[in-house]
Amino acid sequence: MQCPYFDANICRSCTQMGVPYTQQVQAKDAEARALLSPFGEIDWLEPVASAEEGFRNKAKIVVAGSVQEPTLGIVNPRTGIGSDLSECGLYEPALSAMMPVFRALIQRAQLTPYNIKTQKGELKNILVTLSPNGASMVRFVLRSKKLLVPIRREIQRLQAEIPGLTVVSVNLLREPIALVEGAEEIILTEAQTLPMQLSELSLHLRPQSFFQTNTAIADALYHQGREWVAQAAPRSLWDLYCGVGGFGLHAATVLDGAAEVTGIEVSSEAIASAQRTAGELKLENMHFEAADATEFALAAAPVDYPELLVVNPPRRGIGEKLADWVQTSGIQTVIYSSCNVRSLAKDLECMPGFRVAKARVLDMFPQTNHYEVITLLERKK
Ligand SMILES: C[S@@+](CC[C@H](N)C(=O)[O-])C[C@H]1O[C@@H](n2cnc3c(N)ncnc32)[C@H](O)[C@@H]1O
Repeated sequence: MQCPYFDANICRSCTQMGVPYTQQVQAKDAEARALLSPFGEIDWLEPVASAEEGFRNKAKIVVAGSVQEPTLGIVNPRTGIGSDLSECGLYEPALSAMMPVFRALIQRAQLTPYNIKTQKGELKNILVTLSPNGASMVRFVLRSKKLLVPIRREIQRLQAEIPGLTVVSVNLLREPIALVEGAEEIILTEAQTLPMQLSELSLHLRPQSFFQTNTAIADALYHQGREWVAQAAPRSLWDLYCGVGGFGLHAATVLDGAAEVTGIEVSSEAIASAQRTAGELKLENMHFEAADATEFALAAAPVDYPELLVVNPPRRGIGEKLADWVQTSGIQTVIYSSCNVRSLAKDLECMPGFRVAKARVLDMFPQTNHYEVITLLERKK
């Protein structure tokens, strides 16, 4: 793939830009094999490749410049000058098609871009998520409520210009800090949740809930997890760091109510999303709770420990405390899905009672050196 922003040195996020895609996948697979080789005689499954462009289901757009000439992309933290990346080739085509609509909206409704140097202006970011069925969620991150009314007035027109626009919200990030979003969310549409239509399930996604970046690869990931869960046929399962419940809900459908499934996640909005999906699917033995994963595990009574544990932590991994708990818990089977093979390897060092039986690389992030690796851990005999 070729990218004019990369070639012109405007954006260098895609560190593998220009490297042939098959070579990228091979390199990721080789790296994962090398870093996980100390942890068992691993049965490596074929890596899952992605579309090499047009795969991103979300855009985190930093708005800068002026009302007349806004930039939709990134901002230089030193100078406060924005660079427009609205034609980024990683976006799904329907996301790219929204960019002129946002530009025209900013101009028409006078949504003054925030300037990080002068700390003046209102509109900081626009966060967009797209479902495969064309539904979308658009969130405007603002410094204050000043633009709430002008944005509310524009919703009908926006929904006419963006077919499938389901959820619109305003997020308040009052502090002058380099975060993507703040804690306060005001949903402006009747719909509060975006249905993310996957091949088997439709997962609900409320604002402030994490969803994987690449929907096709997320779908493949949940299928892989579900296959291993079906083979293990546990009577109980925990999905720690469950987000909106992708692993746990797929597992529950294959276990067909025969197992108690518990999902734990720190974001209460993600938990509300997961509960809604479980309710729609009428999954009775499914329980979701907003909690810190490590605190939840350490506070549980041994009689409640699950037969199978799924963990899918952020880049930092599960950390020593939770890894030590898994090591001594007596749990026999763990599915550990990681977006950072290095923190996975570090966690595995704290779990010497386990071997990696199977593993698979899934290329969630083409054009970068990041990827997802899912592993099946079995307790050594
Ligand atoms: C890589 S995402 C995975 C989410 C989910 N498994 C999925 O497939 O979409 C990691 C999740 O961990 C959550 N998280 C971060 N720190 C946490 C903690 N200390 N305890 C529980 N969940 C946490 C994040 O909010 C995020 O939803």
